[in-house]
Amino acid sequence: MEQHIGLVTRGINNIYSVKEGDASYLCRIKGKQLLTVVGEYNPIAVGDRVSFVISGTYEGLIISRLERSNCFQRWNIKGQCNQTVVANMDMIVCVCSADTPPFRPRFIDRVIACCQDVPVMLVMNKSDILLTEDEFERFALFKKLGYPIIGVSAKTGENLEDLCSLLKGKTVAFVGQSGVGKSTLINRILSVEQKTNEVSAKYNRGKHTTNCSLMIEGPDFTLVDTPGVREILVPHGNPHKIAESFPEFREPSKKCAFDHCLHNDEPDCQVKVLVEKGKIHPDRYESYLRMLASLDDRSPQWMGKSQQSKTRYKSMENDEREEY
Ligand SMILES: Nc1nc2c(ncn2[C@@H]2O[C@H](COP(=O)(O)OP(=O)(O)OP(=O)(O)O)[C@@H](O)[C@H]2O)c(=O)[nH]1
Ligand SMILES: [Zn+2]
Repeated sequence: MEQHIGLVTRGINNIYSVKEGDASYLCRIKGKQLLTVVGEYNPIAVGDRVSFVISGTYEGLIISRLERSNCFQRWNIKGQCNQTVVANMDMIVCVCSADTPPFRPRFIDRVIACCQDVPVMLVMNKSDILLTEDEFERFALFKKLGYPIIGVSAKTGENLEDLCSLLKGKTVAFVGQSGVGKSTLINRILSVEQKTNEVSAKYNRGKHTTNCSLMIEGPDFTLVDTPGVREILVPHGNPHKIAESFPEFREPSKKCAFDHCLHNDEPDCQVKVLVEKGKIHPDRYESYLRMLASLDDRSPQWMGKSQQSKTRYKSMENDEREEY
């Protein structure tokens, strides 16, 4: 059978929309091969390129996933494994807001740590609502650390043209806490109100809540709206990757006494020295330590299933959803 190559634009309950040229196919995964990708919640994510065969009118079977250039991955508590939210993006846009939901800089730190080989930009939506002075200082710190930041308002339209020029020519995923305004922003900058409403009516359980990632192509850029979450946990993996997502640790860590210092309990740690001197923001350091600790909290592999689920629900504080 002839194999086609397509782009995954939506995935829900193991049914994927795969686009090839102007045609879109609803695809399932062929057999069990891909379903057993070890240690992953979902073998395929929005943004993946896949090979597939056509099995019916605009229907197909996915044979394999092509190699990814990058991805955005988080820890899925329910599944106790890593979940890929999107793959092969030019940039991840972390959307946040000053209020409703409140500004949570540690959430942004975690989003950055979830990005695997993909650059991040921070968008403060609802700029019609003001941050407190302390919040502003913590947000502005991201700029000093090298992340592009921009304040916009989907409501008043402030700075939306500037945002669009930063997105030009790119395929970008919007991630962030539930309610920060990702969908409102996307609707406004792509003028796709109708399209997303259609999707909402069909797939949403709650009101105005995105619960599956969806890729929307615009004339100047392509955006992926992702489900908002209340919590985000860093993926399981090498803890040094977390340290690498803190650019202010890079230089001092070269002078730590231990080659593989995790800047936690180790003696003669230069990162800790800079925290004590006030040169590294104490809240960023605290945020880092919590991410490290969250890796330790996870159920060890040897734990029995029933024991695992008890631990899982005890520590479950986020609104996990089944979709990707
Ligand atoms: N004041 C103000 N409110 C906004 C702005 N943008 C969006 N909102 C409001 O914020 C609420 C949440 O917006 P959504 O676009 O649904 O948020 P979301 O991030 O997509 O939420 P999830 O789908 O749960 O992830 C809505 O009531 C919007 O009207 C803004 O710039 N200013
Ligand atoms: Zn150290």
